[in-house]
Amino acid sequence: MGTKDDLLETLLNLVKEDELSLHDVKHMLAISMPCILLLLILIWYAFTTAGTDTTSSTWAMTETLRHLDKVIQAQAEIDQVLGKHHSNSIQEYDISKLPYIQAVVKETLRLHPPAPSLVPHKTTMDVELCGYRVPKNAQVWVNVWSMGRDPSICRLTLINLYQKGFSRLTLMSKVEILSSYPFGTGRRICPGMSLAHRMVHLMLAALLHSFNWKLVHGLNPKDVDVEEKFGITCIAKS
Ligand code: HEM
Repeated sequence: MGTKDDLLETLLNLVKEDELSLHDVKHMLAISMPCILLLLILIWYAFTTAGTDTTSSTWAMTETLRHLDKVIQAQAEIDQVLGKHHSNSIQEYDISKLPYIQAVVKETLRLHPPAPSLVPHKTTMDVELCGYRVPKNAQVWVNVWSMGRDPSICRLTLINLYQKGFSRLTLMSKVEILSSYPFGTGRRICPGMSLAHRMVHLMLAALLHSFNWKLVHGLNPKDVDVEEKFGITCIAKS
């Protein structure tokens, strides 16, 4: 074994020791390099996308601060689970006991999906969608931002189901489906969804539990700026 234990040196030493041929080494590198590259791209993507969790928690705080009674309600729920002591920190298993915080996160992702048009997809065949013909190879953007604000998609769907006598369980599962739209759907759905969910809940609950929140300089809650700057990701304008 050489002084440096890097991959190439180790392989060349194995060649010297007749454990491997140069042909074997070339073959192994040809296979492993694209895999390593793919892994690095995935890690880079995961880290840059993970930043959207911060965005979601920021939006959640901004939206709750516009309704201070909601901050009090959310804090009361957390106090009930963790106790009033600020040194008790929130754990993953506490999330299921915090339905109000879960609702705040769902509303935040509905109003401010971090990827407002998801990522572009391409059709693999001609399809008919709501009376429109979408040709094969067309680039498709899904506007989840407007889907989240369109009552005919969200609220009305639930009201219709409720009026038709659908069970509470069906309604709840519909809410779950609607609230997962910001993560895409189908086989390219965000693989970081459950991690992101946990991170946003934990961050939001920790912020609410650890600090008392109020608006400075007598700012009216209605004047809190929620204007968004659109792009591939959706961030606050100011
Ligand atoms: C609130 C946080 C997040 C949101 C809203 C979000 C949203 C999305 C969306 C919309 C897509 C594209 C889905 C599609 O093709 O239709 C996506 C893809 C992806 N996300 Fe996330 N994401 C979040 C957090 C994360 C985290 C924390 C990770 C990793 C740790 C992650 C990893 C990925 C990866 C690897 C893909 C590509 C999947 C593929 O193309 O097959 N995401 N995400």
